[in-house]
This record gives sequence, structure tokens and C-alpha cells, in this order.
Amino acid sequence: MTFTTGDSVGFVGYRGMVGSVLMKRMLEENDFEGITPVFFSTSQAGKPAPTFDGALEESTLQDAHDIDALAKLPIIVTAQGGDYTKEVHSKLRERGWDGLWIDAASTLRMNDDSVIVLDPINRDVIDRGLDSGVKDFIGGNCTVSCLLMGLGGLFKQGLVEWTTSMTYQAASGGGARHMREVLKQFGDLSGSVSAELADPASAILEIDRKVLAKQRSGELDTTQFGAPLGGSLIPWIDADLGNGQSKEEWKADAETNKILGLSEEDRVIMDGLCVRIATMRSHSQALTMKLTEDLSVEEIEKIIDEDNQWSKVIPNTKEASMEGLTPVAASGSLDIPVGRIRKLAMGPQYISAFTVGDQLLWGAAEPVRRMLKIATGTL
Ligand SMILES: NC(=O)C1=CN([C@@H]2O[C@H](COP(=O)(O)OP(=O)(O)OC[C@H]3O[C@@H](n4cnc5c(N)ncnc54)[C@H](OP(=O)(O)O)[C@@H]3O)[C@@H](O)[C@H]2O)C=CC1
Ligand SMILES: N[C@@H](CC(=O)OP(=O)(O)O)C(=O)O
Repeated sequence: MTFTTGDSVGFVGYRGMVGSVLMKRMLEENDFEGITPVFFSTSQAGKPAPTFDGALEESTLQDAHDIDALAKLPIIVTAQGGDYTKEVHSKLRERGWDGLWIDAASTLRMNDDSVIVLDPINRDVIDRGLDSGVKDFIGGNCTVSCLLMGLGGLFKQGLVEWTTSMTYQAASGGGARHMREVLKQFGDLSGSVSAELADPASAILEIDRKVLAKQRSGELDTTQFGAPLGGSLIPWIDADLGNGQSKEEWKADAETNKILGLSEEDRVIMDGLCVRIATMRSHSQALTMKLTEDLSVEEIEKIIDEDNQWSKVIPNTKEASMEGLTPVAASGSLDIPVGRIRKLAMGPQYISAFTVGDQLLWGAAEPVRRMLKIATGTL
């Protein structure tokens, strides 16, 4: 089953958080031209499909579990989540569906017959995959994609021996409800000391005592994160692999090497700690890298800056870092700022770097959006 201009493309998960970002980007880039979108929902079948204020023709939402309807499509794009992928993808393949499955969820990422998509970094791997008949194209983990978009130049040129990343991951990585939860926690914490905050003469240690008491009281809603995040952090993301490593930490090495298409002997070693903090939608990472060569900082910055149009070197000064190297600066932008680049005391091949990326854009929706364009022959 191959796509020709005007053919139908199925969209599942279009109204979720990642799906909404995907739709917004597709509208901004006029990506619906040349395709006939068919929208699916697991809960709203039969209701009107979105027209995005008249940008698309009126249609009806299809049932996202209707395998017959899905199997008619040459391309399915899904941001519905891993459980949906687990349930539906195998049913489609078992009945012989040979269309392209483009997915934001992690379920199929490490399968031998899938490609992880991040085309500014691995267009060659994607093209080889398409040529050799790969049918499953999966977006990478958000921290991995954002890191490679920022520092891809060094990796592509084989200049990285190993990297350790300490992450500062936003609430949005958990989903929409997680973002609400952390904001509600901040509100409740602030509310618990509103009288003291209104009085500039009140003692800060009394405010601190009350805030801590509230955080420990069990009264904050922690349904999503399982622990208070407002005014705190959680040094664990995703499943416990039982060897001291979290699944999020494991993904860094596994996915980076797969994205880059590196063989066993060329592998880059990646490891670190993944930490959830109370930011909204941008993930940050503090990196220590051992390079294979003693490059000057200027050479390193040039390689990073020139790799792709979105990586942006931020000068290693306090002013520039505070202005351009924060989640507040990066959110809502496709740019990936990379700063704090300097040689470390460990030796001339050791550098630090700090990078930030909107994890709903390059971390989730954008690689998937661009893969659809590659699949439809428009990128
Ligand atoms: N959040 C993230 O940072 C990342 C997520 N992903 C992947 O994308 C998947 C989807 O994540 P995310 O978009 O955050 O999930 P959401 O929970 O926002 O959306 C998933 C689905 O929930 C259903 N839904 C139920 N109620 C609502 C509502 N009120 N508003 C919108 N949708 C609703 C929709 O399906 P329906 O129409 O069928 O009811 C929707 O498609 C994840 O499971 C993950 O696999 C990948 C990378 C990053
Ligand atoms: N695990 C990421 C978000 C995510 O969805 O990752 P993945 O696509 O690898 O499951 C986070 O919590 O920040």
C-alpha cells in the first residue's frame, strides 16, 4: 500500500496534548495540503471531526478501534499513547496491513523492524529504512530527541566518546493532568502562607516551616506524580529496571545509538540521572561529555551551531544564560539553545554543556510531523 497525493491519512490521538501540538504545527506549515485527513477517537466516534476553524472540510470521527477502517489507510499517525499502540498495531499487522505507522509512543521504538525518527539528525537512517521496506517510524524519547537536536553535530561527526546527562524534566512529560497537578500544588502551598506572604515583616523561617508541613501533610493532590513536586523534585522517571537504573535513563544510550544508526563498535556510551522538576513543558539537561579530540571551545560551538537550523549556541555568560538558556526561554520554540559550553578541569577532552528543549515540539510532535511529510514525499 503506497501513498499518492490526495490519499487518506489516519490521525489517532489528535486531541490529546501531543496530538494538539501536532495539529497546530501541521496547520502552521500547511501540511494538510495533499492529504485527506481521517480523524479517529477511542471515545468520540460519530461526533464531528475537527475542522480547525474551517481549515479542513467537515467530517465524522471514526472509531479508533475499527481495524477495518484503519486497514484501508496507507498511513496512520498516532499520538494516542502506548496502550493504544500495543492493542491496535499488532492486530493491523497480523491481518496483513502494510501501510506506514507513524507513532509518538515508545512501544515499538526498540523493535528491530522500526526506525526512530529525528530527520535533521538521521535522515539517512530514515531513507534507508523506507528503501528497505521498514513500515514503523517512531518518535524518540523527548530528552534524547532534544539532546540530539542541540548537540547532534558532535555526535554525527563521531566526536563524542561518552556523555553523561543529568536531566531536569518538565511536568508535561507525564501528560496534561501532571501539569495541572503541579500548578495546583503551587497554588495550595502559596495559599497555606498567604497571610504571611502579605506581611513583609513575617519571618521567612516560619513560612518555610508551614510550606514544608503542607508538603508533608498528605493534603496536596499527588495523584499523578505520587509525591509533591511543587517546591520539590522527584529523582526518578519511568519504570524501575531493577538494576538501579530508571527506564528513562536506559533510553538515553539505547535510543541515541539507534537514532544515529551506530554499529556495536562505534557505540557512544550514554548514561546519567533523570530528574523531574516543577517546570511546565521544556526539558533541560546538564551534560558532561568526553570528546574524542581536544577541540577548542570555538570549534565545538561552530560544529553545534552549524549542524541544523534549530541548534543555537548561547554564549557562556551569566546574562546570556539567564536570558536564553531556560525553560521559560525555550518553551513554544523549535530552537534548541545549547550553552554553558566550557572545558572541564578533568582534561582538555572533557566539556560541559547545558541544553533546553520544548519537549512537546522536538520532544514529541515535530519529528512525527516531519516523518509524515517524508512519507508523503513533501520533505
Ligand atoms: N506527554 C509527553 O510529553 C509525550 C507523550 N508521548 C506519547 O504521546 C502519548 C499521548 O500523550 P498526551 O498527548 O500527553 O496524552 P493525552 O492524555 O493528552 O491524550 C491522549 C488521549 O486522551 C483522550 N482524552 C480523554 N479526555 C481528553 C480531553 N479532555 N482532552 C483531550 N484528550 C482527551 C484522547 O483520546 P480519544 O479522543 O480517543 O478519547 C487523547 O487522544 C503518550 O501516551 C506517549 O505515548 C510521547 C512523547 C512525549
Ligand atoms: N518519559 C518522558 C515523556 C515520554 O513520553 O517519554 P517516552 O516517549 O519515551 O515514553 C517524561 O516523562 O518526561
